[in-house]
Formats: sequence, C-alpha cells, structure tokens
Amino acid sequence: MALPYKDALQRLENHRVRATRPLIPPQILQEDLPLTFLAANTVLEGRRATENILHGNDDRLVVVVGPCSVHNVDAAIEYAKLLKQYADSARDDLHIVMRVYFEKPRTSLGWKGLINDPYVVPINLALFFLTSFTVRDMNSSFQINKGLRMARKLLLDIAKLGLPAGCEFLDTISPQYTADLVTWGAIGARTTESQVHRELTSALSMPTGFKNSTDGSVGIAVDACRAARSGHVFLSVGKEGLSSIIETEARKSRCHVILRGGSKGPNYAAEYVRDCYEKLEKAGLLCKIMIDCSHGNCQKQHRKQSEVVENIVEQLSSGDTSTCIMGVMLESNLVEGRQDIPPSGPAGLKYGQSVTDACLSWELTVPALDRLREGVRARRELVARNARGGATKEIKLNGVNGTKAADGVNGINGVNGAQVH
Ligand SMILES: O=C[C@H](O)[C@H](O)COP(=O)(O)O
Ligand SMILES: C=C(OP(=O)(O)O)C(=O)O
Repeated sequence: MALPYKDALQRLENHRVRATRPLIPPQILQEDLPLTFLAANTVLEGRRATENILHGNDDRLVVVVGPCSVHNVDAAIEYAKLLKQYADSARDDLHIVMRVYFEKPRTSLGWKGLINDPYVVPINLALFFLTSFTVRDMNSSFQINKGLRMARKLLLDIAKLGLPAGCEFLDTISPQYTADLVTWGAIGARTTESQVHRELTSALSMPTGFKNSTDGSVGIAVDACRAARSGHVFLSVGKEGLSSIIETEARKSRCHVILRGGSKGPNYAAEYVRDCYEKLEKAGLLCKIMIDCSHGNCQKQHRKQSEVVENIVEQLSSGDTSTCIMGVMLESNLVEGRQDIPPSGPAGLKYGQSVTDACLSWELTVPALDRLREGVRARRELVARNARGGATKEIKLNGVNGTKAADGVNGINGVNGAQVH
C-alpha cells in the first residue's frame, strides 16, 4: 500500500538523523579564547623552524612526540611541561613538537577523540552517578562544542608554555577552531587518499605530513603532496560558521610524506626511505620524509618504537638516506602502555595512560630522544666531512654538500639538480 505523501517525503531525506544541534561558530570560540602574543610567537617560530628543516636550511630533526590521543587535559599539560624542559635542553639538535591529537580515525568503531566525545563531568550529581554506570566510550556526551573549547584551551595553554603542537586534521570543519594554534599538521593513513583532505591541506598554513595508507602504499601520500600543493575550490565553512566556497592558491610545498608502515609490515628501513625518495623526486616534490616509529612501524608494540629509533639513528649516521629524513614521530605518554575505557565510564581510568594506541612511558621516551640527538650530531659530522672531502657514496642520494641554500628553498635538492617545490 502506498505511503501517505507526507510520510513518503519524510523518508526521502534525514530519515536516519536523530537530531541536529547548533555548532558554535569558530569566530566566537576564537574571541573567547584569543591567541596571545606569546602563543602566536610559539606557533610562528615553530612553523618557521619546521619549514627551514623541510627546505634544508636547518639540519635538525623535527620530532613529533606525545600521546596517541588526549583525553585528560591535566595529564596533557603535565606531559607538556616535561617535554618543554627536554625540548629546551635539546634545541641544538631537535625541533620538538608535541603530539596533541584530538581526533581519532578508527579502523571500525571506538572513541573518536576529545573533540567528538569529551569527558564532561555532569554537573548534576545524581546524573553523574547514573551515567557512571551506564556510559560507554568516553562518556557518550558528544558535547562537541565543549570538546572544541577544551581542545582550543589546551592548545593555547601549551603554546603559552612555548611548546609547539602538532595535530591530525581528521574533520574538515574543526581546523577553523584550532589551526591558528597548530605548528605542524598531519593527515592520517585512512584519509591521505581523500580529495577533501587534500583540498583542506591546500588551505592549511602550517607544514603538513601525509601518511602512507594502512596497506603500506606510499604512492597515495606522494599524490597527496602533489595535490595539496595545487590551488583548489571546495566547500567548507568560514569563520562565521557559514557554509562557504573556499578558494586556495598553488604555492611552494610545505608537505612531506610520513612513513608509518602498514598491514604488509614496517617501512622505516633505508630501502623504503630510498624508494619513497625516488617517488618524490620523480613527482618533482620536496624529497623530505618523516618516519613514524609507531603504528605499522612498531606493529602496535609500543616498545618496538625504540628499535625503530635505533634504525633511524643508523640511517642518519651513515646511510644514503641520511639527509632526506627530516622528522620522526613517537607515541609517548606519562605512563607506558594503554588501557580500555572501563564499562563503568572514564572516572576509573588510570591517569596519564593512553586510551587508544599503547605509548612509550616518559622514562623510555627520554633515551629515545637522546639517541635521535646523537643521530643528528653524527649526520652533521657526515655532512661536514663531505664538505671537506667531496661527495661520498653515503650521501649521494640528496647530493648534500652541507651548505645552506641561498634562496631558502633548494638547500637539499639544489645540488643534484632535482626540482624543488
Ligand atoms: O593512532 C591511533 C590508532 O592507530 C588509530 O586511531 C586506529 O585505531 P583502531 O585501529 O584502534 O581503531
Ligand atoms: C591515527 C594515527 O596514525 P595513522 O593514520 O598512521 O594510523 C595517529 O597518528 O594517531
């Protein structure tokens, strides 16, 4: 029997939408939590240093290190203070950026991060006790306006400490709320192939890395770097929260590939770095690569990150891939390992431990960072030796002669004639 016309219409759209709630406009949140002079300086300086490393005008390594995801802002600040102290002591060798990840792409289902589902303690005590026994995930409040506010406030507090922050951009609207506080961005393995994320990246003002796909394909990350370098016209929102048509301009690339391993195994070893380099060179792109020690590269066994670090140090010290490695990523937290969110709710969580991927403890992170410093120093010596004694086989790949580029762009690739963008 035919449905009444009105019922039929209702089934044609929004049939599965339970509710639509208003989202705070980005401009209001930015007015409520404005960028301070100190915070702006942290971001600008952090971006400048990252770009100099990307373009071969600074021989340090960018190290993106921190929790897999932030769920407790107090623990994140405690971690940030430790990291800031270390970053200051290591600043001659490492440009340290804290991983401050609020958006989690899931393989299938799971908590999607602090912006999507922050842990907001109910004000009403009775409700608190009731929800303590019934909640799933962080607390299934899905109070996204609060999540955005908490994320912006945390990024602001970290920037005020003088520590640069790095975020994954998973949603294409949320960057309007936080991007002015982000020094370095990432597009994850599950979204690097997405046109929408490549368009978003073309609009981002910070250097950004594209991960290889979860099956290990590096070609899609190279394609993504090429796509993001171009100008695009696409749909998004403006600062007033209005749906908008955004137009971006083609520009010098600030993108790089992140090798994160995949379902076929790790890809941090020199042969994979070399292969990635060759793909980037063929595409006429900046031949700069970050190695993610976690995810597919440690096969989710967090302590293996230290083994990956050892391999990177070896490559930095002597390998032909030495100078195309511009960065390293580590998943680290106050407390080692990971925990599930208890069925009774987040109140029972252990302080300072990840609820997503397992992380290195702070105590294991420091020696890994120290080793990376040693690797950078060894690379410096290698480059200096090469400058004194002519090109050696080891560093032929990049043709680096240890000098800085005059135009601030082609320091690394300029020598062997590869095109730079
Ligand atoms: O970095 C975190 C995870 O690797 C990513 O979000 C996927 O997580 P999942 O496989 O547990 O869903
Ligand atoms: C989700 C992440 O990584 P990937 O995209 O490599 O899985 C991450 O870095 O948090």
